[in-house]
Amino acid sequence: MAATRRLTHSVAVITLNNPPVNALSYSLRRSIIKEFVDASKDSSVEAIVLCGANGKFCAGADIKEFGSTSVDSVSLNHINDTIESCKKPVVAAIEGVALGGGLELALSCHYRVANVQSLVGLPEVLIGMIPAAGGTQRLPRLIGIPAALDMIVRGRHVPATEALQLGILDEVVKTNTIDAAVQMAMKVLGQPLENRRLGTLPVQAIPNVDTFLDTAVKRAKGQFRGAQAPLACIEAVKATLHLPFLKGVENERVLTASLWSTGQPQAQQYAFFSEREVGKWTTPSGGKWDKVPPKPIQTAAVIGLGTMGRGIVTSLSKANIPVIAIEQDAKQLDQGRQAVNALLDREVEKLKLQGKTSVPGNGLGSVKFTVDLGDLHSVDLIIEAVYENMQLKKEIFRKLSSIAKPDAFLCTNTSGLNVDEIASVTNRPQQVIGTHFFSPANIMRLLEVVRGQKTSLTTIATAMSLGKTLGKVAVLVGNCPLFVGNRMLGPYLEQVNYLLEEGSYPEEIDQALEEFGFAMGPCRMMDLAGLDVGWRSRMEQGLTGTNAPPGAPVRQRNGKRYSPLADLLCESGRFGQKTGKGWYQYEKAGGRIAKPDPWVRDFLDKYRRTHQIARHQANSQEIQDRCMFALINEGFRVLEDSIASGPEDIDVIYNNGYGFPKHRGGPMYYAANVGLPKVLSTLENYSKANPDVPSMKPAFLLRKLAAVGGPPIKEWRTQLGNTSSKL
Ligand SMILES: CC/C=C\CC(=O)SCCNC(=O)CCNC(=O)[C@H](O)C(C)(C)COP(=O)(O)OP(=O)(O)OC[C@H]1O[C@@H](n2cnc3c(N)ncnc32)[C@H](O)[C@@H]1OP(=O)(O)O
Repeated sequence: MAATRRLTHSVAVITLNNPPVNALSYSLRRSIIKEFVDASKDSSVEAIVLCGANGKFCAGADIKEFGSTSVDSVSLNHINDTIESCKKPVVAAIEGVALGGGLELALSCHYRVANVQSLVGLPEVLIGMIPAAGGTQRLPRLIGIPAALDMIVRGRHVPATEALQLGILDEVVKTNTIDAAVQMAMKVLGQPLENRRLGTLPVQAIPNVDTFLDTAVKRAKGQFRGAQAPLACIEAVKATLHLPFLKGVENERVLTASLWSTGQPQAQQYAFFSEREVGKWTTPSGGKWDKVPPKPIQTAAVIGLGTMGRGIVTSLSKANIPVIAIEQDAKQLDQGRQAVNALLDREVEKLKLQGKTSVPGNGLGSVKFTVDLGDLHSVDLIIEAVYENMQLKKEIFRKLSSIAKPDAFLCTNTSGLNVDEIASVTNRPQQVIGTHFFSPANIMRLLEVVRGQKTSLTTIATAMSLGKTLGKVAVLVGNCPLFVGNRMLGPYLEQVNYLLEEGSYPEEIDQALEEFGFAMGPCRMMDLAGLDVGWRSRMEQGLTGTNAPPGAPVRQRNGKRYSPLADLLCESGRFGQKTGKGWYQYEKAGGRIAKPDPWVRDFLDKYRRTHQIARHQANSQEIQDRCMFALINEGFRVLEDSIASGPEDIDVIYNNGYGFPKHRGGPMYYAANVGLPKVLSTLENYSKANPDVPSMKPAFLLRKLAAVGGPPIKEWRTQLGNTSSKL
C-alpha cells in the first residue's frame, strides 16, 4: 500500500498502489502526501501526474476503515487542498475507475485525462454517505448544479465519453493514458492555473434555483423512501450557493457526522460487503469459490419466451453470449422475437449513450430464434424458462437429456419447484441446477442459484460465474419449496391477509410498508405479480377450489388459520394488474396506476360482517412489526435448515430481489438492529394470542440468539452450529 514516484522527462508520475482497487487507506494517503510534497519541492520536477496501478485509478476511500479512529490524521481533504494549491500543473491519468474519493482526488488536480473505457462518479450515496472530500463543492463548480446533483444523488458511474461532454474530463484517449497525461502536463507548462483550481471558482447561477432544489428534495423523498443520504447530498450541493468553498467542505463534515448517527451508512456498507461476500460460496463438502474453476459458457439457450424467458435472453445477449431462443410454435416464437428485439433495441440505445457503438455487433450476443429443440445439440448451457408446471418441466428435461451434448449444463428457472425432482428425470443430475431469475430478468440484479442434492461443484461454480458475467449478484441457496426469498414471503403475505381480514385496507398496509422503505407495498406487489399465481398453487395444494377438504371451515385449514380473501378476489376475476383489478383498480387491464377501489373496501367490510370479525385498524407500527417480524422469523428458519449459508445471503436476496430498503441493511440486519430480544418477545406475544398461526411461533435459532443477548450479526454463523446443510 504505497504511492511510488518516477520521473518521465520533467514530469513526476505518482502511482497509487493498493490492490485490488487502490482504495485510499490511511497508509496510502500518507504515502501520497509524502510523494506529492517531495515532487512539488523537487526542482527537477516541472509537473506532476497522478495515476493508479493495475489499470485502476482509485475506487475512493477505504470503506473498511470507516468508523475506525486514528486514521484521520492525513485526511483526503488535506491531500486535495495540497494538490489543488500546487504551483506546478497536476494531471490525473484515469484508467478503470475514479470513484468517490478517487474522483475527488482527480477533481483537485488541474487537468484530467481518462481512458475511454473508464468510469467516474461519486457513488457515496450508495453506501449511505455524501462525498465529503470536497466533491459536493468542486463538482458543481465544474459542471454546474443540475448535472452535479444528478450524479451525486444517484451515485451514477459515468462513462468517460459522457464525462468528457459534461466537462469533467479534459481529454479521453483509447490507449496509453499515462503517456497522454504526461503529454498534457508538458503542454500546459507555463500556463496560468488559477482557473483550474475548482475550489476557487464561483458556481454558475441557474434560474429559479430554489424551486429546482425543492423539486429535487421532493423527488428524492419519493424515490429513496426514508434514505437520508440523498437528502444530505442535496443539502451539501445547495451550500455551494451561499457558502465559500472551505465552509462548504466543513458543512460536508457536519452532514457526514449527522448521517453516521442515523445508522444508515453502517447498514448500507454492510449491504455492500455482503454482496461481495455471497460470491465467495462454500459447501459443507469442502467446495469453495476459489478452488473450483467454472466451465466457460460460450453459447447458451433459453426455452420459453414468456416474460421471464425474454428477459433472460436479453440478459445473456447483453453479456455478449450468443443465445438460441426457443418457443413451442411459430406464433409464440414470433411474439417472443418481437419482445426480445424491442428489449435489445433499448440496450443498443443505452450502449450508444455510453459511446460503445464501435464494439463489433454493438457488444450484444447474437440471438437465433427457433422452434426446433434439435438446434440445442451443441450449446454449453440451457436455461428452461417455461411456466411453473412440474410435469411440463420434467418433459422438457427428459428431452434435453438426449438432445444436449453430454457436458452441457441444464438450468431450470423456477421460483420454487423441486430442483431434485426435475434433475431426477435427466441422465446428468450433477449438471442440473436452479437459476431463479427475478422479473424483469434483464434488469433485476438478483439470481438465486439453487443447488440440488446431486449438483456438482463445477455446476455450482459455473452458474455462480454466469451470474457475475450477467452483472447479477448470485446467491447460492439450498433446495426447499420456494427456496429463500419466496419462502420468507409466505408468512409476510399471510400477515398482510390477516391484517386485511381484521380491518386494514390495502392502501394502508402498502403505505406503512412503503414508509418503512420498501420499493412497493405488498398489495401492489401481489397485483403486479398476479394474484392468480398463488391461487393456482393453493388449488394444487388442496387449500381452495374443488380439491379443498369438503366441509372445511372457511377460515381454517388443517387446524390452522387460513384467509380465503385472495381466493375470493380471484374467483371474481380480479387477478391484479393484468385484469385491471385486484387489491386496487387500474386504468385498464395491464395498467400500472393503482387506485384504491371502493369495491375492495366494500368487499372487506362485508367479509368482516359475514364472519363477525370486530374491526381492528392497525397503525403503521403494528403493520410494519407484524409483517417484518413474520418475514424475519422465517429467515431464521431458513438459516436453521441451512437453506442459506448466513444472514448476509438472506439480506442480499431481499435487498436485490424484493425491494427491501438497503439503508436498513436487509431483514436480518434490521432484526439485529431492532434487537433480537424485542423481535422474540413481539412474536411470543402474538403467538400466544394466535396459536393457530404457527408461522409466528418464534424460530429456535431466534430464541437461541436472543438468549445470549442478540449478538452482532457477524457472530450468527458461529451460533448456527451443526445443521443438516442443504448447501
Ligand atoms: C472523506 C471521505 C472521502 C471519500 C468517500 C469515499 O470515497 S467512499 C467510497 C466510494 N467508492 C465506492 O463506493 C466504490 C465502491 N466500489 C465499487 O463500486 C466496486 O467495488 C468497483 C470499484 C466498481 C469495482 O467493482 P468490481 O465488480 O470490479 O469488484 P468488486 O466490487 O468485487 O471489488 C473488488 C474488491 O475491492 C473491494 N473494494 C471495492 N471498493 C472498495 C473501497 N472503496 N474500499 C474498500 N474495499 C473496496 C471489494 O470489497 C472487493 O473486495 P474483496 O475482498 O475482493 O471482496
